[in-house]
Amino acid sequence: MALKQENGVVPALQMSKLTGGYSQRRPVLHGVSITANPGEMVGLIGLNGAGKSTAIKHILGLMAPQSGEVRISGVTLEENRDKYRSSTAYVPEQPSLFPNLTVKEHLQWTAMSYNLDKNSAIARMDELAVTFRMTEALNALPGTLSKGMKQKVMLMNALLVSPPLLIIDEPFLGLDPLAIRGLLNALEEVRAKGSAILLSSHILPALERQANRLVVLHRGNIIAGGTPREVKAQAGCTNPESTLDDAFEALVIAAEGGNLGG
Ligand SMILES: Nc1ncnc2c1ncn2[C@@H]1O[C@H](COP(=O)(O)OP(=O)(O)OP(=O)(O)O)[C@@H](O)[C@H]1O
Repeated sequence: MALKQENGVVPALQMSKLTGGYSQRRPVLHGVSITANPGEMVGLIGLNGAGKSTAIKHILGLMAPQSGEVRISGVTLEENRDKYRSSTAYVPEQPSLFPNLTVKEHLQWTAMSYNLDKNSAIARMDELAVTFRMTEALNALPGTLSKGMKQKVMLMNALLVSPPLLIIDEPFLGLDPLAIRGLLNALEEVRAKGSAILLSSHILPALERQANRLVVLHRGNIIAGGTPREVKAQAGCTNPESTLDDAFEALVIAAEGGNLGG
């Protein structure tokens, strides 16, 4: 069964009232709902320990909810495991690559695993190599790459697939300024082609510029959500000069009852 919204669009991601975590007695997430529609970038923000990675683990089907559910492209993992899994690509914060495969072989492996058309995959690989200035590194093994270059390989693999839902955990750390710009352009491109992107990051100015909607998590609860402008309004930041950083701080202070003691 595919869940449809009123306008007939099936959300790429629909997490509904999800409660879950690492122990039954003390759930990390409390009734969290997150929707990402095709062509939409949703920014997931929150302090360290707010529950962002835990939410992502639930979306990836690595953890089972205590209540609520996650649908990807309209199906739960139980309903259609293949569709659920093939509709998602995930880029973790820490790159994990096969030590004996070159950059190009990683991309070829991904293209094969996702059954991508060979010719368009080759063209896309070349484009991505240019975007991330990795053309000269295509034949390199991961052991010879810098941290940022490894991260680029992970991103290139996910962007090669451009599935309905792209989940990216803190992509900006370790990338040089040109790579950040290249990544944002590449994300904009896949978004425009209809993929939904869930991007978890502490780099709020990038999300403020790029995300269509934001979800602010605090202690496993959603304390604000909507467009960057709406989130600022919810935080009471009415000054046009206010940034998302200002709004985030105000929201967290309010959620902590005015005290950010730690
Ligand atoms: N494997 C685990 N077992 C038990 N508790 C965990 C585990 N991983 C995380 N937690 C707890 O779950 C809560 C949420 O952690 P989570 O990693 O989801 O936060 P986060 O928002 O991703 O933080 P960060 O910004 O630091 O990555 C924290 O209280 C954390 O201690």
